[in-house]
Amino acid sequence: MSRYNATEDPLCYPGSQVLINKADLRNQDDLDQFEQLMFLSRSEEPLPEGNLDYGHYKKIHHHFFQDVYDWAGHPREIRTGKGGNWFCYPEYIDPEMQKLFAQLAAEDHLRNFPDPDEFANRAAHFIAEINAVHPFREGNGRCQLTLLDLLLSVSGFEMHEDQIDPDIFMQAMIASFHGDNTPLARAIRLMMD
Ligand SMILES: Nc1ncnc2c1ncn2[C@@H]1O[C@H](COP(=O)(O)OP(=O)(O)OP(=O)(O)O)[C@@H](O)[C@H]1O
Repeated sequence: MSRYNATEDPLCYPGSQVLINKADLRNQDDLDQFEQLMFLSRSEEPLPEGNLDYGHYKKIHHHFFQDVYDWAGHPREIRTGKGGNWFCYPEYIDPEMQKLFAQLAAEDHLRNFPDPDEFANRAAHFIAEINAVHPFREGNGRCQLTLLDLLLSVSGFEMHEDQIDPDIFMQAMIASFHGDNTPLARAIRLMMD
């Protein structure tokens, strides 16, 4: 939930960077707490069914954030970035996500990579690319980890999120944005042990 750089944003309360939300919370800390609480409570429920395609990914986002934002499950419409790294222009989000999920399907959702090291390398590629597109205004990290968990489980691996330090993971994500997927692959591999 680190803050976004965003161009002027109609999704925020006027004059603030707080996203308009269903609880009408105008304070960022209150919203962060509410959002995480709702996310955790929806995480207790089964995930929406789907074919691990882009539609499924949007349904997962909707599932987690439906209690907080009207736009849950919908791609963002403004340009956003984090730490000076600007994500995909909104007009290219849908085609880029369709392309990535088509590639993922062509690789049988990584079932083609029974070797854990190879799986981790390939998963890092997809997670890095999805992060660079960053389809949602908020909630991307949590959806990325959920997708990773689903990909691991269809290939018969387990995800041990506690094996990874959040700061190391964040640094790995940032490195991946700059084209180096090695730390991310290493982090994913660690989660598989
Ligand atoms: N400077 C950066 N460059 C590239 N990616 C970044 C940067 N900072 C954070 N990220 C990635 O963006 C994602 C977080 O996006 P977002 O804030 O939309 O998700 P979230 O689920 O709301 O937050 P979090 O993942 O922190 O719980 C994470 O995968 C994170 O690693």
